[in-house]
Amino acid sequence: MVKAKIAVNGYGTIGKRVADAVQAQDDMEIIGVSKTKPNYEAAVAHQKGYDLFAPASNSGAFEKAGIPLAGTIEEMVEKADLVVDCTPGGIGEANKPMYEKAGVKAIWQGGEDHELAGFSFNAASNYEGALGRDLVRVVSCNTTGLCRVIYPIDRELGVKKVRVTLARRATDPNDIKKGPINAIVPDPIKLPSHHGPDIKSVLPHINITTAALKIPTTLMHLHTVNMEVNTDCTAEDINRIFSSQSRIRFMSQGINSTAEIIELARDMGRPRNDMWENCIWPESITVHEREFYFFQAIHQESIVVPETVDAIRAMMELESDGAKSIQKTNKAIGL
Ligand SMILES: NC(=O)C1=CN([C@@H]2O[C@H](COP(=O)(O)OP(=O)(O)OC[C@H]3O[C@@H](n4cnc5c(N)ncnc54)[C@H](OP(=O)(O)O)[C@@H]3O)[C@@H](O)[C@H]2O)C=CC1
Ligand SMILES: O=C(OP(=O)(O)O)[C@H](O)COP(=O)(O)O
Repeated sequence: MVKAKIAVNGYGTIGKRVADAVQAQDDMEIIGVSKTKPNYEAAVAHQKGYDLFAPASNSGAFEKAGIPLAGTIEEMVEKADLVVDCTPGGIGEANKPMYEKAGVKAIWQGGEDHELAGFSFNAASNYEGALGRDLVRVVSCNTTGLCRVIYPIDRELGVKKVRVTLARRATDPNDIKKGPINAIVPDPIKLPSHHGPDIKSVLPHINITTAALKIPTTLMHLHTVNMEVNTDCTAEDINRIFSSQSRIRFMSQGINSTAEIIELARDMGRPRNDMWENCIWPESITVHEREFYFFQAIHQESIVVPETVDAIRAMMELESDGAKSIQKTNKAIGL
């Protein structure tokens, strides 16, 4: 089988995970990854066997650091069928003309606006809509986690209203530049947070608003989700619907915090402690009339990674059935 040629522009928190997940599939392969700085991440990418590309103006720095380059970012893009842009939020927009000039398909992550790609993706919610598309945005980690729970509930019970409060991890574990250290920060103060409108970019008919707070932790986000539905239901019904979703995992056996979830991922031998699934506490599912609540934790560094693989498969038309793609992606990465 000829594999789809995938480039990762921006080998950071998301990019390095996307590269490994793509490489684990049998219908796509990584032809290159990019960095701007010749630091430890660039050295490890080279050690792993990835061809490394950088802006032409930075090639001297890589040479000085003894990290070999395979070429410039433009040259990497020319070799690819599809580029996954994992540059920091707001940077990826400037790369669109480069992708258009090279005639390659492109995926952006949730730090970019919906309008840049014109299609926002979540595998369970709208896989088929991405079939054959040239430009797609995979929605952000929190938005992905919310789509994964709202879509199946809407399909089975009809969602009337969703209200969510998100406690957002302040920054990623490797990031030493950002805070907060001793504060809780409304993020943003002006409501709603971007997540509600972003859900509507995937599921336009859902009545949803969201509020988010940044808290001094790096491990995971935590959501308090409140949904009103159109159909009578019990906690067992909600439990059954969530159980049918392969990217939802129930937390039990003494797991009462995000710290223990990450320890579970370590104990399971997951790469980089990644927890690709929404982590829901079934005990928290509480129904009153047609309204219910629950808690879920979201591992921000990894949740969008299987979704990105599915987006590639849809855009390259390697699989027309979303459920089959989800199954294939999960199996290859060990989910
Ligand atoms: N981190 C998270 O929790 C999540 C992030 N996202 C989204 O994913 C995207 C990427 O975020 P994240 O992985 O955290 O970002 P990181 O800062 O961890 O990584 C960004 C990468 O892009 C590279 N880079 C920076 N500038 C350029 C450039 N001009 N051209 C090419 N490469 C560049 C950096 O390389 P170098 O260091 O060499 O400069 C780095 O490897 C954003 O849209 C973000 O919103 C989505 C879900 C979760
Ligand atoms: O996609 C994310 O969060 P989001 O879903 O709240 O936008 C990631 O955790 C990145 O968030 P950041 O913009 O705080 O680095």
